[in-house]
Amino acid sequence: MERTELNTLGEFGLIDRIKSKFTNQNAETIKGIGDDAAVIDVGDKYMLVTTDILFEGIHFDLSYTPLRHLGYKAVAVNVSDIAAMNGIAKQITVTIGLSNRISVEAIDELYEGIKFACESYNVDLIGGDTSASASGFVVSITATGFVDKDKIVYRNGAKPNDILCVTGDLGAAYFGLQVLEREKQVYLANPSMQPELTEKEYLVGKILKPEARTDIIHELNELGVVPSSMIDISDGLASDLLHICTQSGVGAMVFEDKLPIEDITMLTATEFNVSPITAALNGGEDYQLLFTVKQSDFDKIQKVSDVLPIGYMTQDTAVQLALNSGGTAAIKAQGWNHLR
Ligand SMILES: Nc1ncnc2c1ncn2[C@@H]1O[C@H](COP(=O)(O)OP(=O)(O)O)[C@@H](O)[C@H]1O
Ligand SMILES: Cc1ncc(C[n+]2csc(CCOP(=O)(O)OP(=O)(O)O)c2C)c(N)n1
Ligand SMILES: [Mg+2]
Repeated sequence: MERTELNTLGEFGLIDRIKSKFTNQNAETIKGIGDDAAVIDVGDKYMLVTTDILFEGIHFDLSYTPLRHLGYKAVAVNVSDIAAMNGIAKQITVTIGLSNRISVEAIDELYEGIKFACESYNVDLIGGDTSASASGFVVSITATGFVDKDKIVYRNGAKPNDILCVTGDLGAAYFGLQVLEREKQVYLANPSMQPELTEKEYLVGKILKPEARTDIIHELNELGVVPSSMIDISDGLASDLLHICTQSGVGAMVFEDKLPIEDITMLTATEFNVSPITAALNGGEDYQLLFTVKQSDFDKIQKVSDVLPIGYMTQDTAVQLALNSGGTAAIKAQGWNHLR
């Protein structure tokens, strides 16, 4: 029998392959595979369902990830996927795979973080599953949420001339991870060395304690603005913008000088000898919302301080970065890819 290596398809190629083998059989299934959450018709509203799994060694390293933060983050990334559909998360289930290295106190700490997130995002923990894991610690969360039917936002609704917006700075989480990895190596080489992280607090905070931007969903709703398309940035602006563009059949022009990058991110980029633009485009785990609005909504969104216009959508399907030096460069999905 033929054998195809996973890396020839990649994560998204594999998902497309799985998707192509299924057709939905229920009229209530409005949207299945292919967006930040599935959409189910439950009467007067749409119910949203999303799931994310976090693996030790792939998504987190227990030597520098407090379990309290891991619990909070596992909830936040799911709430973020519900927000990316313009919805509000209401319930979660939590599944854990435990290795024998994990103590009861450690699980308590994980659930303290989960509880803190439940309180801050106003969601209920309604169930889950518990198992042993042969390959390290695993936490997987499924979230449900709701949205008014006329307010649902997909990845595929962007139109030429729509304005492209992001809800906060990019690239910080990437350097937070680099800093933690560097300190880990320093510690391994000399365990008496204590990590020096005070200057990098902002960056480390972004990787360990990301927030879902539910605040923006509420603000847009109050302003009566429904984005034409939306996604949350987990894999990096480039990769996630390309999802909007391919699904919407449009291109985009992003301005390099509009990319929101904090000073500390710039400084740390120099330290690590990595281009801050590359980190902003491909670093991933920013968990900001990336969305498009009609030009007629521009005045309204300018009132929201955290909504930053970074470009516009184009009829031509090229996805480009307008460079400060003049000219343009193609934006490619070089972001985080597990199966590369
Ligand atoms: N193994 C799988 N089987 C079926 N659907 C999947 C699988 N993995 C991912 N998906 C679906 O593919 C889409 C994209 O997934 P993903 O890139 O993980 O989204 P996100 O980055 O928003 O978490 C989603 O609709 C998700 O539910
Ligand atoms: C130990 C460790 N290695 C690598 C990373 C970086 N990293 C892990 S997941 C991820 C991106 C998003 O992951 P994915 O599972 O694709 O999330 P999804 O798109 O499904 O929401 C990144 C940049 C990390 N946070 N920790
Ligand atoms: Mg998403």
